[in-house]
Amino acid sequence: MSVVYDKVALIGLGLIAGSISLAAREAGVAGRISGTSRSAKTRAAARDIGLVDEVADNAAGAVRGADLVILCVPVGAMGRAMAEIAPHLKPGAVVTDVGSVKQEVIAQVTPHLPDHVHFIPGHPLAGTEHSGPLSGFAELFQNRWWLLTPLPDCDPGELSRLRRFIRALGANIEDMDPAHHDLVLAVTSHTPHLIAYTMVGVADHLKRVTESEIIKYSAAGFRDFTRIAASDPTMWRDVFLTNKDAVLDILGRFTEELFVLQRAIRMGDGDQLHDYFTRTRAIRRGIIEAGQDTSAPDFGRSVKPTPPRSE
Ligand SMILES: NC(=O)c1ccc[n+]([C@@H]2O[C@H](COP(=O)([O-])OP(=O)(O)OC[C@H]3O[C@@H](n4cnc5c(N)ncnc54)[C@H](O)[C@@H]3O)[C@@H](O)[C@H]2O)c1
Ligand SMILES: O=C(O)C(=O)C[C@]1(C(=O)O)C=C[C@@H](O)C=C1
Repeated sequence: MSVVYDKVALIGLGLIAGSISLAAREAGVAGRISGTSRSAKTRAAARDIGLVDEVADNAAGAVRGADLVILCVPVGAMGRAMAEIAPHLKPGAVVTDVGSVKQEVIAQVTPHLPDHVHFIPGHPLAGTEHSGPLSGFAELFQNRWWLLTPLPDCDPGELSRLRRFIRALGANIEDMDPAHHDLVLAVTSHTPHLIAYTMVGVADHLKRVTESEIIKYSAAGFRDFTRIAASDPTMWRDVFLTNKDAVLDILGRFTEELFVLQRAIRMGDGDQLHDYFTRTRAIRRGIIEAGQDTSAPDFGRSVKPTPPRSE
């Protein structure tokens, strides 16, 4: 593949930035990749493993002369990151982001955008419970969705160039309205994470009664919850604080369904439970038939040791 951007700058050097760098390098779509992170320890770790071509000590140094800048920090830090890089951006540069929530990122970033810069918000639907510069891997985006939520005044030429870059990382691209994105992700990602956090929290409370049995006898279902509940606390705090309305809406619907099932169990209504589980099984089968399941066998995780948190 030929170079799409001569210089790409990554702001934040964690799981997503690291995976973008490794995938872009493999695909040969970036002439040069620079990056920076606010913590010296993260920058040193990224330097040690050669995660990018150049680790800059600050955002200004990283974005100097960059044609594409990708904001890879937690959602709540996007506005500050944009304000920091704004005065140093090359005229005509494209800025995108990978934040898990879109309306709030757009609200935070756009006030700081210089007139001569294109902003195209985005979100790769790919990740793991790991974080930090040692957790990235080049295959992360293979056959995964990467949603773009272009703004009304988006330059079509810059949009198709960004698409070319993202496709080269292995992802499939779809455009979406930002509000719709936030609602869809509240159902498919944010609320499920909250449920996993809660379930593991319940087990944690119970362990005073059961001592270590919960860990010792943890069955596959609970282990899956613990993987999700091991996800980065800063990232997920920001997701819930910034996609509040959609998550509260879905959580309300979830609670109603839970009461329905609770009642069916109390009343011994086996038919209702059986019908319900039959419908949910069909959803899982639909996902597999659509070729969307990359979780089995433990895609990308079995080959990676659990990396330490960098900060
Ligand atoms: N992890 C996932 O599964 C996943 C998937 C898709 C999108 N995302 C989104 O990608 C972004 C990055 O996530 P990640 O998983 O790579 O996280 P990460 O924790 O691995 O990396 C985050 C990086 O941002 C830096 N950082 C943290 N707090 C900061 C702050 N307040 N100001 C400036 N820099 C800060 C860290 O030093 C680190 O370099 C987030 O917006 C997240 O919502 C994550
Ligand atoms: O596989 C995981 O560990 C993830 O949680 C990844 C996941 C998801 O919910 O699917 C998490 C957050 C994102 O914004 C995108 C992807």
